Amino acid sequence: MRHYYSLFTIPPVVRGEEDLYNLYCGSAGFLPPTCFNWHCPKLHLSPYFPRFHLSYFPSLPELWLVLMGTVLDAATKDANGSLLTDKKVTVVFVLGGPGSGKGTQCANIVEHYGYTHLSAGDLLRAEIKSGSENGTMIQNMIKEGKIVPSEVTIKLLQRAMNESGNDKFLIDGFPRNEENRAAFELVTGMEPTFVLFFDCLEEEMERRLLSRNQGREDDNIETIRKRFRVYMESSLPVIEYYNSKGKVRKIDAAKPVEEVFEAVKEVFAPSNAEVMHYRNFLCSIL
Ligand SMILES: Nc1ncnc2c1ncn2[C@@H]1O[C@H](COP(=O)(O)OP(=O)(O)O)[C@@H](O)[C@H]1O
Ligand SMILES: Nc1ccn([C@H]2C[C@H](O)[C@@H](COP(=O)(O)OP(=O)(O)O)O2)c(=O)n1
Repeated sequence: MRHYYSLFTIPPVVRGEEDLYNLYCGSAGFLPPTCFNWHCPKLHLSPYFPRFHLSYFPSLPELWLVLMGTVLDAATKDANGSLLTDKKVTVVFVLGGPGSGKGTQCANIVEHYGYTHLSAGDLLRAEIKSGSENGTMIQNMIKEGKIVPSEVTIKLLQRAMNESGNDKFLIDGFPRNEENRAAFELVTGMEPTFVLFFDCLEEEMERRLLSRNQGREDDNIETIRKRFRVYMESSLPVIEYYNSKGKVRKIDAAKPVEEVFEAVKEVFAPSNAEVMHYRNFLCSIL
């Protein structure tokens, strides 16, 4: 007797007791994708990296089952159909040190390329302002330059993505550590199309942060130094991880804003010369 099992990831957003979850599975390889739906009322599982094992498929002995989507939160299926899992979603992670210009360039990208900009830091600051139960914890962590637990940030990102109605996202300042990265992929089942990396020297970033003047509690020299340390120790390894997968598009962010944006444009809409280069390359190998 053969035993098959699949691993399912359940998103941490469990909205109320009456939720129904549709588990979308499919067959892989030689068989066309097939959809099997299980409706599982009231799953009471840990919101942190929950896993749900389906361990035996007696009626499907020849299928190697893989997860095609993740579990869908039926409560988010709103009238205007903004459910992300129904669409092909493009995610670009925007990474770089504090003050490297991520937010500044994201504003330009939004204007030119129709992305929705989601800044993890902005979402966390809005959560503090909203008076949520996590507010004090988030505020203390930001003041110390520390990284807020992934489940908090991911929940905010997921909510913002669902509410946006868009299917193209610039996720700015996330993932900031390995835990952020792994948790996002596990929970959402999404991987970035590419990672935009703003590379800038610490002295320049420090100068910019000290004159940012947005009234941010963490833009003081003591917290800035802590943020730089966290960036070096925790965020750079994430960039290295994506670099090893060929996904990093590195931009020299020490230049003036306009020049940096010229380089960004080359990533989002490669110039004709570059397109021709790739076309010629493809022709030569075909
Ligand atoms: N290329 C640049 N040259 C000089 N100043 C910049 C540049 N890009 C951004 N800034 C300024 O530096 C500060 C930090 O930029 P910001 O976009 O908020 O960085 P991040 O989102 O990476 O923390 C802001 O005051 C911004 O106006
Ligand atoms: N993924 C994230 C992003 C930001 N944070 C917290 C910790 C960061 O120091 C602050 C500020 O982040 P933000 O991206 O707004 O700003 P900087 O890039 O540091 O200038 O938010 C987090 O805990 N987890």
